[in-house]
Amino acid sequence: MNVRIGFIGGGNMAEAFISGFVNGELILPSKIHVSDVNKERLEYLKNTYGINVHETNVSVVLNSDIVFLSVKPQVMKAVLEEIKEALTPAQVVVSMAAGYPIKKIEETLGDDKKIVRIMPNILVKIRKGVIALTHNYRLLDEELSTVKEILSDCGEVVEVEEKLFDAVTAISGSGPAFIFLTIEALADGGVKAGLPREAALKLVTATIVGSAEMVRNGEHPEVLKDKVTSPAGTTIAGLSALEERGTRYSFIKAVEEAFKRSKEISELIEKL
Ligand SMILES: NC(=O)C1=CN([C@@H]2O[C@H](COP(=O)(O)OP(=O)(O)OC[C@H]3O[C@@H](n4cnc5c(N)ncnc54)[C@H](OP(=O)(O)O)[C@@H]3O)[C@@H](O)[C@H]2O)C=CC1
Ligand SMILES: O=C(O)[C@@H]1CCC=N1
Repeated sequence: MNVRIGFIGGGNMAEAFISGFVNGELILPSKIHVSDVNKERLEYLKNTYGINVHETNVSVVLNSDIVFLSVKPQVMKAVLEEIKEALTPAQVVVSMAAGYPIKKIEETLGDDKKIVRIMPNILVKIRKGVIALTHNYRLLDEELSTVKEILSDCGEVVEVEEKLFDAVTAISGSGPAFIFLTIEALADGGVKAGLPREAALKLVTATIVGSAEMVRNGEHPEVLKDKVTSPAGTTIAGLSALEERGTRYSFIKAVEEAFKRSKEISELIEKL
């Protein structure tokens, strides 16, 4: 695809997308541009992925058709100020900053700019991400299709109203961290029961992937759980321990707290 992609901020999420694109089917490394304040980081990205690196954010804007903003929310305002003169209304800006609303981006860049807001997750690195998307009314249908097609190379794209972004952030944005913690904890249990760490991790990971696949195929998790749980067996012993310790509520609370924090960040940004 003959589209140049830029990333402003070359941290964890930018790298995840770059890896997804470089291993994907649409974008050549020579079409990817990235800037970061850290020169060592740029060297690393250039050497690892064979992409173009730039020491200024403006230089990325001048070399891109679609500009991803992949800096932390608290850095966004300064970055938007820095690039606004270089941006043209023909370019598409894609922001992934948690809690940063489109109207705040328009406030700095002007409402003639084409703006897409996404909430991706780190799984884009292996092209299995979930990417929630919304946009302002400046995008033409074909531009929106192009953005969606490109993002689809890194995972599943779901169009979501902007008011639901805090909830999406709590579930699929932060979600991988909740699952990584769960994998680690279950593997610890395996090690405690005598398994070598590597074997425990392998067993847990395969179990989680397969379980997710069964639910994805349309079976209800509760029904599946009951099929595993024999009367007076091992599973009910483990499930009772989880219920006794409030594990189910802990997960609900984790999502609720992540949701609240995302709203707090949005409110702080509204006041800027
Ligand atoms: N990590 C995740 O799983 C997800 C993150 N997001 C969002 O993605 C965005 C990026 O997050 P993440 O990649 O984790 O953050 P990182 O801190 O890993 O990446 C941000 C990068 O931008 C660099 N940077 C800081 N200031 C500037 C600047 N003025 N110009 C250019 N680059 C700069 C940082 O350098 P330095 O570290 O030296 O400051 C860092 O390398 C955030 O807005 C976050 O909300 C959304 C979904 C998931
Ligand atoms: O922790 C965060 O704030 C970001 C947003 C979603 C995942 N990481």
